[in-house]
Amino acid sequence: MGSSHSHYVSDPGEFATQATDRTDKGAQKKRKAYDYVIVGGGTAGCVLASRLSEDPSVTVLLIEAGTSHEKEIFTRIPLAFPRALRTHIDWAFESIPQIRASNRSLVIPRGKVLGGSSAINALIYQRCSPEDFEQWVNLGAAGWGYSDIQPYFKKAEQFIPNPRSPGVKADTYGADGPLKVGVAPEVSPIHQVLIEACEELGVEAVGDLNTDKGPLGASTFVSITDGKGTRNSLAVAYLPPSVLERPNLTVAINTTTEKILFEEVSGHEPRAIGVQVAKSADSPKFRVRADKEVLLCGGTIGTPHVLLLSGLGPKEELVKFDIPVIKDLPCVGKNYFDHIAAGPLAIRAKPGWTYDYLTAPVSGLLALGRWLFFGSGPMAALAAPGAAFVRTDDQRHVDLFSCWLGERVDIRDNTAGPKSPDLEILWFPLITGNMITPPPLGVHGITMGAMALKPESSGELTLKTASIYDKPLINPNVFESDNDWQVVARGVRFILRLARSETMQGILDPKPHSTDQSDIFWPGDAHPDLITDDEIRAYVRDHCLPIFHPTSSARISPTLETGVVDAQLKVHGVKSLRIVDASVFPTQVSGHPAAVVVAIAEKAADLIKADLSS
Ligand SMILES: Cc1cc2nc3c(=O)[nH]c(=O)nc-3n(C[C@H](O)[C@H](O)[C@H](O)COP(=O)(O)OP(=O)(O)OC[C@H]3O[C@@H](n4cnc5c(N)ncnc54)[C@H](O)[C@@H]3O)c2cc1C
Repeated sequence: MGSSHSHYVSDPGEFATQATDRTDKGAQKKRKAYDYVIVGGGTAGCVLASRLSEDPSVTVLLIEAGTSHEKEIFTRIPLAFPRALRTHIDWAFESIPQIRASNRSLVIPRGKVLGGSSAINALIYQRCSPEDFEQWVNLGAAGWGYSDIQPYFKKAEQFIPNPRSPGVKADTYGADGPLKVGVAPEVSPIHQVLIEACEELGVEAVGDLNTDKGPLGASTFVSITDGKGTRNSLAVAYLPPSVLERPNLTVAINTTTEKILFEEVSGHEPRAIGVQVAKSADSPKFRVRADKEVLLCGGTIGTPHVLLLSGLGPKEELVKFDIPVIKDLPCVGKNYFDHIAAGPLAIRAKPGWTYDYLTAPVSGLLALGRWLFFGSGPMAALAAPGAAFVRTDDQRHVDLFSCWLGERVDIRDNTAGPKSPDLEILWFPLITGNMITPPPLGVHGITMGAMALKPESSGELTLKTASIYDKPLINPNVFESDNDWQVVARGVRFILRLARSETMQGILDPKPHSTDQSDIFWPGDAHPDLITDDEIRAYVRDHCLPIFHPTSSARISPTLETGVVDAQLKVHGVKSLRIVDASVFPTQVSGHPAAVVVAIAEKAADLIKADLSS
């Protein structure tokens, strides 16, 4: 599996020049140099490094703060992804206390490893809704419509068929790309029954969520697994030994980019000319030149953090931290959107239907052995094998969502169009707890999530200090808009009805009605027609969590008053600097975003290559 560590460099002296006090042209010229310097070896960064180094006449340096993925076992086992959270390969960010979430700080994991968040995520591969991209164009992102981006999904993909999922058709997908995608070889037995329960409630079962028709309906997820039960992170897919061996590509790990360096000539726009890196806060600083472009791929949190510390951001904030202003860019760190979920809803199940038995050490070890030797068994399954995507204004589902014990409130439609959902009902075939703290032993159940896909609430990222080594302040501003709460509350009632559907009888085992809010099966044990809005609200306040999909903190928009990059992903008012990652989404998408990040990076590589040849 993979290549040896010798493919990576981790001593900055090998690819950069130790910093001196001199900043003149002579000093700059003496620096080690590459044509393209890519900051962040995550989902997008791996794609760019691989595609740009296809041209042997250019040199590429990829700089990743985290380690290599190769020895990180939890980046490989699909079901075990939560084990990677809160380890050395997770930045483990937290929000500032959220007033509408009982003043809790909410966890925000992000991959700190080659492959980035694609190495620690839940492996769901979703192209989201074609209408999402039309909405992007309407917001001013010319050239990012569905017909522009769809070929790049296909370019990235290498479809792995699974005969047990005939609804997922090979011709929907690309065949020759680096990224292996397909339905995971193992799917938990309760998953198919949940789809049938959705059908009983009137939600159509669909063969595949990734077709041009859009994602409405209930289905099995396509995943980023390789057909042998292993995660195909973007580092595995795009940086195999054959790519790492290219003489024009250098991949640096365990190295933090502290800031971007600029050349300022009066009367001209500042030009990015390289970056400053270090191993840690106390170790020597090194500088490396970028002769063509600096490409920032630090993700929705890392990217605005580096921009602000480099002097690109709202002037008043930079001045507060004594950071010299290179360009006043008011939208850096703003428009931070994440999907928000009600909180994990545990529904009691009869033993034998779920994966909870794996928490017993012997069963867990046996399953691990099966995965190691055969690539099969529960460890090869996705933790979240499927979901239902619905619209809360769908008149066919009105009775499912509500009981109107309280005042009836209509939901504003923020979807990208009539074929796009605003609510996802997601299921896990075991008790997950909050994914960070393990659940109690000996309980059997499934965990369900109700996620608002097009939240109105947006937040911001600001500096805590002027050092890259201090985490920024992240305020997702959850439930600032009550509309978002209305969406997840409907999702909670939907879940309670699903748990009591005829199809689930004999499998799930909720009580007829309970008000015991101290039980881990609250509110799963509550009856959908008896639980009050106030009770749901209290539960959501205490348990809601953003679902690890932040976007848009450096978004594409035609002007610097409304966004950070133009439609070519070039930073407004600055030369030789592009951003390529989830931070450029003009707005949130109505599904899981990793596939979209990959397609953006594929298209960005073509934009950069086209600029070079013009
Ligand atoms: C736990 C979890 C579960 C998820 N589940 C799913 C899912 O199932 N499906 C899905 O579609 N999406 C999922 N997501 C979201 C998805 O993985 C991300 O949206 C996507 O991977 C983001 O890609 P990116 O390139 O923007 O950022 P990342 O992949 O996070 O890459 C950013 C990289 O930049 C590096 N970096 C940052 N700052 C610096 C610096 N100063 N110097 C050097 N390097 C730096 C980071 O270490 C990282 O490697 C999940 C995310 C998480 C965390």
